[in-house]
Amino acid sequence: MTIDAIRYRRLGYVGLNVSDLDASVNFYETLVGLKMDQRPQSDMAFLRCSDRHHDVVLYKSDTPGVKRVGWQMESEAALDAIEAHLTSIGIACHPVAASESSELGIGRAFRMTEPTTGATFEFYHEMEAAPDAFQPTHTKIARLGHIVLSSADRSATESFLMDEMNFRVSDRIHGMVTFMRCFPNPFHHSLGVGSAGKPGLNHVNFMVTEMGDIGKANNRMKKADVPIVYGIGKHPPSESVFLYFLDPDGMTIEYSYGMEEFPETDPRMPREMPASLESIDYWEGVPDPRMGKVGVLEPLGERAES
Ligand SMILES: CC(C)C(=O)/C=C/C(C(=O)O)=C(/O)C(=O)O
Ligand SMILES: [Fe+2]
Repeated sequence: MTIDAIRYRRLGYVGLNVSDLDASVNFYETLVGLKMDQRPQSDMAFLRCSDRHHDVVLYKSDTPGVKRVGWQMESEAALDAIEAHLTSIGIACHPVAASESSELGIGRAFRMTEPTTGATFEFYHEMEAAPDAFQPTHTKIARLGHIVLSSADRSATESFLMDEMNFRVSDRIHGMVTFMRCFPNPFHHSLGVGSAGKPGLNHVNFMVTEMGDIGKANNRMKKADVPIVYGIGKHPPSESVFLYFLDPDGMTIEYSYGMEEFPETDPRMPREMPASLESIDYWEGVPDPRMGKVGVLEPLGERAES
């Protein structure tokens, strides 16, 4: 079997571990603009910026970071294809128990450990619809955009994602970061892989609909004493206008406006951009050292439920 049958719909959702669930729910609702429909247990909350069941799940934990990254596959056949391929190369695929997949509003799903970072990835095809349409508040969030993970061996992570998961490289900033799309999703990146001394979270991104969403957020975050750690700026790789700020645990969140989209066939070649500030921000801003520093990747336990 070739990996061509491994096809994605989108970055499905991000599960984040947070130390103070009430504070984080408040932050993600009132300052980021997500909607919480359900808090089915005292230690978890579902939030969304779409008409789907959730885009973010917050879990109470002593260790802030990424519990898991959910990938929505294009079809059941694509879900079968990635499970079969990963199994064939010796990666353990743990089915998600029916009780948990039902709570998550997804059908059949499995989890695995991405071997080069230790990140937990989940794969599913369907997610239930939310009870009603997402109504944006102060910010017209278009979608959960991407997650950037830090890797201690970026080229190994890139190779695993390309060769075993059928991701494609859109661009690289030399020695720093690789931007990858979950093929054939058109967006420049759904996943970024940054070089770092150890694996971790760099940031979670939400794409917004208007430039004004970025400008308004800049003032809203300042007024609420939320640390802004980069921006407003404009990224050369994807051409997006950005603002990065910290959540209550110090995890980095990005809003961005605009992003290059790739066709499924005959896409342009990836670029290798120089390792310099000009590759990061057309407007020559310098990131705050706190950017991308907080967020542990939770290992998958013996059972898929963990
Ligand atoms: C700050 C990093 C190194 C950078 O250049 C980011 C670029 C982009 C982009 O082009 O959109 C990101 O969103 C990202 O790294 O996540
Ligand atoms: Fe980003």
